[in-house]
Amino acid sequence: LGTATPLQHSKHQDAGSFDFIIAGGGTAGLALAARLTEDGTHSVLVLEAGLRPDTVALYQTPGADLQVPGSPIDWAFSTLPQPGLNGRQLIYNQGRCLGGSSSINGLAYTRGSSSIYNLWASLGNNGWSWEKVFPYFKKSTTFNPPSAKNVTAQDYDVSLYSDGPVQLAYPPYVYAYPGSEAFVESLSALGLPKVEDLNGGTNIGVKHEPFTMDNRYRRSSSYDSYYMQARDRPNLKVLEMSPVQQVILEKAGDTVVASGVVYTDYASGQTLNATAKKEVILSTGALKTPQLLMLSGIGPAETLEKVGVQPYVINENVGKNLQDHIYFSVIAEADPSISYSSLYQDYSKLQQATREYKEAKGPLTAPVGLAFGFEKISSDTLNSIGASALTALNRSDQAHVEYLYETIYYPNLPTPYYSSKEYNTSYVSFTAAILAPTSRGTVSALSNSLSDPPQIDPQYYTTPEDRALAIYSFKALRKLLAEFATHNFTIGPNNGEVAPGPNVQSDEEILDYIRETAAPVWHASGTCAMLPREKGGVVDEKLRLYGVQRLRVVDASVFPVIPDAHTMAPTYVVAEMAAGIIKGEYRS
Ligand SMILES: Cc1cc2nc3c(=O)[nH]c(=O)nc-3n(C[C@H](O)[C@H](O)[C@H](O)COP(=O)(O)OP(=O)(O)OC[C@H]3O[C@@H](n4cnc5c(N)ncnc54)[C@H](O)[C@@H]3O)c2cc1C
Repeated sequence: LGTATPLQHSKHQDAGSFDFIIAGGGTAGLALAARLTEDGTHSVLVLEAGLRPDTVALYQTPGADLQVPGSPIDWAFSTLPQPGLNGRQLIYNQGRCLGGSSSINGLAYTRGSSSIYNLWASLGNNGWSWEKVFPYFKKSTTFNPPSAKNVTAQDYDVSLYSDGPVQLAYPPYVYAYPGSEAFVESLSALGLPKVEDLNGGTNIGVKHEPFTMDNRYRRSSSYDSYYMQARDRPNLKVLEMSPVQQVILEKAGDTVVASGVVYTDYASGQTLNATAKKEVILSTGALKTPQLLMLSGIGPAETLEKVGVQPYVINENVGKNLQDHIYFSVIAEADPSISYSSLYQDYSKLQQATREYKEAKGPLTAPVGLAFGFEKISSDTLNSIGASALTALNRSDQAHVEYLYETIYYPNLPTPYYSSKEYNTSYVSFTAAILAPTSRGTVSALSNSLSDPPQIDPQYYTTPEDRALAIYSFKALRKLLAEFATHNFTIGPNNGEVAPGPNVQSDEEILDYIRETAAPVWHASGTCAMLPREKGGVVDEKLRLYGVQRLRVVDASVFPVIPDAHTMAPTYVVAEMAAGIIKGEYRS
């Protein structure tokens, strides 16, 4: 690289050199760092923009999972006004701390259908079929058996887990389980089977949710799991409050090479350079990674010109292909014995629950979402509801809708359908998420500063298929509520339904309710897709960036197609796969 042209920022003070520099100490970043440092041959620097998660002590408490978003360890982005949501802008939470979103999320652990990974492989990604990724799912997890089997649908198949860093468990909390059990029974009555385990590649059926928590019911994020096991290694350096501002690119003839990063050290107030002897790896998440690439000179020509960044590699695919799951609820008034509502209305109850939690007991051992069911809709039905594109898109062999049981009024947003809630009234929510969205959004840069948030435009419900699945699943939620009401836990007319209520009946009324109340499931992915470049790709099957040497992306950005599941486990699998690929390439 004798004739290299340094980027504009490369004159800052040098903070040292490392074999690998990982931007972002989140879910994937810390998992990858732990794997790359385990045999002692590579030195790794992790630069994380946020703080340690225990800055917000509640982050470890499963029952406080809705209190942590919005705290200082959340980026709390917002979307552009969404045409499919009657112009609403949504707050978009993302972890801003070590552990990233695994430190603030809902703890639900799901892998999805084998067919999704087989689809990834068939799209041009050799080595990513279910058969190939499954060992890495297994390697990353340990399942802690329930101490007492209080309820049904809390089984698991021991052969699907090993002794990996991420701890999985069911909560011991039985108080809310009569409602959760009734939900499981009600979904079974609607044709969804109770299954032993959803994590073996067949993602259809009903279960109590397994959560990423240890046997004391404390959150097991990538910080608590991978990082805690690796933190004393001399070859691992992890810096918090150190946002990466830019990847340093050098040009030698036609070749562009990543040689390090520019980052800000908030503690000292300095802007520093760090050098990567082997590679720079971006793990800043599906919303920040495309923005960081753009601000480094890699992205769509028009955006780079608009924000005034020197172009290094023009790739129109950066920031495209944004996919997400979105959900909405039918909400019912419920017997207080099965609801968490009173916990947040009566602070003496919350104090009592906090005391119990210190003994690993009580309601705070469980997140507010307790059980879920995954439905694969038949091709005939997909055709009849106007979602036939899903059969043509090779997405017929997967779960299309997820049903969730939440022990509160959820989502708790002011909307035209929000009726003010009376003190001492309790609620449960029946929630549906669309798992096979055909809408695609974008992420872009608004300015040439990473301090500005990315411009997020998910385009929810902008395709007929997404709207058809939404209306279908809303009607299923009402059937589910009617079945649930036979267990005598709901209060009042219409099976206890308080939102939207009986005035909403026609498809148009249902769609309007959904548009006014839907909230993201925060599964943003796909914005630097692992695909052939001509098919929309940003990275190849080894997660290497097209057009740049020594630069990879390892986070949820690379999913070519969003799995029919919550996205934390698939993100861990991307990190584990990346570690295997990278170690293989640099074996001495
Ligand atoms: C509120 C919420 C609830 C969720 N619930 C669930 C659930 O129950 N189950 C499930 O499976 N999934 C859930 N998810 C989704 C899942 O957590 C994410 O898909 C997954 O964790 C994404 O991992 P990642 O590594 O791609 O990004 P992240 O884990 O978000 O990591 C990105 C990291 O990069 C850091 N960063 C960003 N920019 C910079 C920069 N310039 N320099 C340095 N660092 C930077 C961030 O601070 C962050 O730590 C939820 C997500 C959220 C936000």
